[in-house]
Amino acid sequence: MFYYIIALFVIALDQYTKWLIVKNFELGESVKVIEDFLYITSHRNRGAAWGILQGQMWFFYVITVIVIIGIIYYIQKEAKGKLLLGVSLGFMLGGAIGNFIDRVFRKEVVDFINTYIFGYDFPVFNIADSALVIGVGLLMIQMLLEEREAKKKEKS
Ligand SMILES: CCC[C@@H]1OC(=O)[C@@H](C)C[C@H](C)CCCCC(=O)CCC[C@@H](CC)/C=C/C=C(\COC)CC[C@@H](O)[C@@H](O)C[C@H](O)CNC1=O
Repeated sequence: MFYYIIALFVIALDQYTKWLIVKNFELGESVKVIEDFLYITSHRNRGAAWGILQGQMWFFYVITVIVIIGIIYYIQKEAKGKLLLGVSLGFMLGGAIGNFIDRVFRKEVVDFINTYIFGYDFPVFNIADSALVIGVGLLMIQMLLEEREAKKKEKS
């Protein structure tokens, strides 16, 4: 149950920040936060990461529903007592639903976090994307830890 609260928090923060951007920024308007590193730029994306598959909304609906069902199944079956796994799934669930809401109601995703990483203008993203990437990262750490545990057991 706790993991769904993480997802709800991610969704609330994601939708609130997107609402603020839509309300206060013209499309394309950019505000400097940290010179040459971080800007808030109002951006829309009809595709997925790096703008791939522009406009393929049905594909995104199908993929996202599969991702959401898979995560809920995993939370119910596997996350019992595994805090790191549950937290990673909660983040991913919140991120997937956050972008799904945009795709259903806006037919595009609102992005606003514009960073220049080592001078490379990284694609503008949002809280939902961040939650997804953090969730994927935590999941990988969880898998590595489990694998190491298994190896230790084999040795002992
Ligand atoms: C983060 C997944 C993207 C997110 O997937 C989702 O919604 C999921 C739930 C549904 C997708 C249809 C299915 C996954 C597609 C996989 C994918 O795309 C490869 C991902 C690689 C990833 C390594 C993990 C890099 C990261 C990139 C970015 C995020 O950096 C923080 C740049 C984001 C900007 O291009 C921004 O315009 C994107 C826009 O907000 C729409 N977002 C999505 O489609």
